[in-house]
Amino acid sequence: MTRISRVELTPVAFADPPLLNVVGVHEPYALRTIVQLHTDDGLVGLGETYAADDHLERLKAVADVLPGLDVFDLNGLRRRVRDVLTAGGAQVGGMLNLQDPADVVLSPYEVALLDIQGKALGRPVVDLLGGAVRETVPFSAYLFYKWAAHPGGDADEWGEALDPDGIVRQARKMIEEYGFSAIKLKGGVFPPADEVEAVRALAAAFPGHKLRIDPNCAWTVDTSVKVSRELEGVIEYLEDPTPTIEGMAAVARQTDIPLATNMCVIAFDHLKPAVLTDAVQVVLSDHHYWGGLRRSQLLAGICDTFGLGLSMHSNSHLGISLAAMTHLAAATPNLTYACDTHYPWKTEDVIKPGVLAFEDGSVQVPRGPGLGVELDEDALGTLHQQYLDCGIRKRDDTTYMRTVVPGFSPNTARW
Ligand SMILES: O=C([O-])[C@@H](O)[C@@H](O)[C@H](O)[C@@H](O)C(=O)[O-]
Ligand SMILES: [Mg+2]
Repeated sequence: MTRISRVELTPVAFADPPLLNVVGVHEPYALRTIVQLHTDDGLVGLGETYAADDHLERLKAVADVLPGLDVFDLNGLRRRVRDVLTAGGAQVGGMLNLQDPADVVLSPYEVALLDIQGKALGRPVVDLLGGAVRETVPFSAYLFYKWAAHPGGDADEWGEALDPDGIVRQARKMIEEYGFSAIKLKGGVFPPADEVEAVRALAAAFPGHKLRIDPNCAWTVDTSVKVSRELEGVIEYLEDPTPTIEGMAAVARQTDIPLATNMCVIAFDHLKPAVLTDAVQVVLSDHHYWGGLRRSQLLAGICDTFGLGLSMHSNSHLGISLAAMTHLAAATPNLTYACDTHYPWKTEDVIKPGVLAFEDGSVQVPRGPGLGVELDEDALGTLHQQYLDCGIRKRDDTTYMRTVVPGFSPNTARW
């Protein structure tokens, strides 16, 4: 029986452009923790998760109780995680996301165990999740308002995007390079009328593309209803226009556009109130905080039962997570929206190149054993040193914004 012998947790920092959002601006580096589970017969499983200090401490606490675990005992993993942690609220994703820390800690270890299982069996993770219902997984172009450079830094390849023309220019570059056929605009940065103008400019420039906008709860209920009526027939869903399940339900009662969320339904106990009030019509899954790949499929089954659409959320991530997201989306029949990904925004990674490529906006499901990606030990060491040197120990878009715009406060429910 193959058992865990050793756990390695490596926090890393990777370069991140000055992407604007409702709570501020991305710092020069985004953080992730790379998980390596070693077995007594020489296999290594990979996982990827957040790297905020409190989360890292929880990961370490669980790492101490994993040696000896049978790599096929996923229920045993969940028991060990819950024995070590208590459920509760925690900020893990940069926005104020109150997720269950146990599910957030469970996820990278579950992904790593599935990677080992696949390597032991000679099968890709998608086969362990029920088999592929699609061989390629579509992703969406994730557009951001952004500065040309971080303060004092060199301009990046994307340049400035602070108006509709800049957003269309960014979209054109990203779609030419990746072939995306769906587009998501990250809003909550400028007054709604400006962001509606940007969405209309995207619709005019890319008439065949599916569009969505996500202001991360920057709007009131009334503004959300007004914008939804203006964008009727233009966008495929409106993501998190306003805070709370109650707020979204109030908007849903007054609009025909599907409402989507990754902010008010982010744990299993949020589903019942959301369904009872018809507050959302699309849930964005995210295995990083729904407890891993299999619990994400549990979420998919619940969404299917209650007629909720299913999409996929992204935070800034690296290739191990892209592989896991691709295997999950390939094996989940009702995950029919193009998935979010921040992947085009990064210039560094910890996996060897050549497996995860975007073609026509989609990623081919890796067919190698397990996740199908290989760790680049040198890159891991370089990005770990970058973590040590950069001094960032949790994501804080707001404080960083205040170094440029003193007195800045988040735009939540501002307009
Ligand atoms: O809410 C979302 O969909 C975002 O993906 C959010 O979780 C990110 O943290 C945010 O958009 C960002 O990357 O700036
Ligand atoms: Mg969102």
